[in-house]
Amino acid sequence: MAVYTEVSDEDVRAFVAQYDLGDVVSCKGIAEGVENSNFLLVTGKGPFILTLYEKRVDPADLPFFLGLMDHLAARGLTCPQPVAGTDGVALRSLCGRPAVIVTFLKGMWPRRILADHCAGLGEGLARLHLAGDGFELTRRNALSVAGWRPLFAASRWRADEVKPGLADSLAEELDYLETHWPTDLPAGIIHADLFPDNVFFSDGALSGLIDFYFACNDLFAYDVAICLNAWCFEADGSFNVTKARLLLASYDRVRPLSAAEREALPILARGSAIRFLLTRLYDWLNTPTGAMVKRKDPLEYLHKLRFHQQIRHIADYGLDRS
Ligand SMILES: Nc1ncnc2c1ncn2[C@@H]1O[C@H](COP(=O)(O)OP(=O)(O)OP(=O)(O)O)[C@@H](O)[C@H]1O
Ligand SMILES: N[C@@H](CCO)C(=O)O
Repeated sequence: MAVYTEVSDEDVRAFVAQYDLGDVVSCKGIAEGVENSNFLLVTGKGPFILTLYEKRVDPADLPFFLGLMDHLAARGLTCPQPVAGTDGVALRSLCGRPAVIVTFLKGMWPRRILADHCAGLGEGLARLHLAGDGFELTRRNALSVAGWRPLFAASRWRADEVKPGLADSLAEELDYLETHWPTDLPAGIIHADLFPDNVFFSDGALSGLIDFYFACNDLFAYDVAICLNAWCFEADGSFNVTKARLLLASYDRVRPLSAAEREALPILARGSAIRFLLTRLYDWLNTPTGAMVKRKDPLEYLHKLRFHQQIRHIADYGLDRS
C-alpha cells in the first residue's frame, strides 16, 4: 500500500470543507502504487482520489501535471481532472504535503495482460501523444539519459547487495547509452510511466489513463519503448512478440512511427529498462522502514535490459521494420 503520510479524519474533514463536495463519507488509503500517498475519498458528491505528493514529485512541477490533465481532458482523453476548491484553487497542502483531489475514473487496470489490452494500449498511447500537442507548459524529463548517472551514483555503492556485479554492469550500460542515445526523433508530451496499473479498461476497451506524475517532454518512441517493457514480457521473462506487434500496429494506425523511430526502439528499450531498474534499485535500498508500500523488483528490469542488449535491430524482436 502506498501511504507514506497518514492523514487523520479531522484533517480530511477540514481539507474537504474547502470544496463544494458535501460531507466526507469515508477516506481509505489505496493499496496500490509506490510513488505518492493515495486515498479513495468518498463524499456526498461521490468518489474522488485524494493524492499527497511524496519525495519524487517536485512541487514546482505540479502546475505542469495538473494543467496537463486539464489539457488532455479538454481534448477528449479520459483522465483524472483536478477539482478546485470553492476559492478556485486545486493545489493545496495537507499534512505538510502538496495535495490535490482529482476525479475518480471508472474501470479497472488489467491484472492479467491479454494481447487485446496491448492493442487498446497502443491506440491510447498514440492518442495521448497527439492530444498533448499545444500544451503550453514544458517539463524536461529528469529521468532520461542525463538523469541516470546521478541516480546510479546514489545507489552504486550498495548495488552489489542486490546482485553481485550489478554496479559494474550498470556503469558499462550507462557508458553505452550516453554515447548512443538518439536525440533527433519526434518529441512532445509523453506519459513516461504507462504501466498496466495506470491504464484502465472497461468491457475490454481502454477507458482511461491515470498517474501523469512523470509526464514530460521527450521522444514519443521512448514512451512506446517504456510500454514494450511494461506490457510485452511474460511472467517467465519471455518477450511476447504478438503483444508487441499489436501494440505497435495499433499505435501506428493513430500516429505512424517513422523508420528512424522503429530503428531506435532497441536502444530506447534499453534506456527504459535502465530507468526503471535504477529507480527500483534506489527504492529497494531506501524505502523508509514502516512505509506501507510494496517495493518493486529491480532485477525484473535487469532481465529486460539483458534481453534488449542482444537485439541489434527491431527485426530481431520479430517486429516489422516499417
Ligand atoms: N483518478 C483515479 N480514479 C480511480 N482510481 C485511481 C485514480 N487515481 C489513482 N487511482 C487508484 O490508485 C492507485 C494508485 O494510483 P497511482 O498509480 O496514481 O499511484 P502512484 O503511487 O503514483 O503509483 P505508481 O506506482 O503507478 O507511480 C491506482 O492503481 C488506482 O487503483
Ligand atoms: N511504474 C514504476 C513505478 C512508478 O514509478 C515501476 O514499475 O517501477
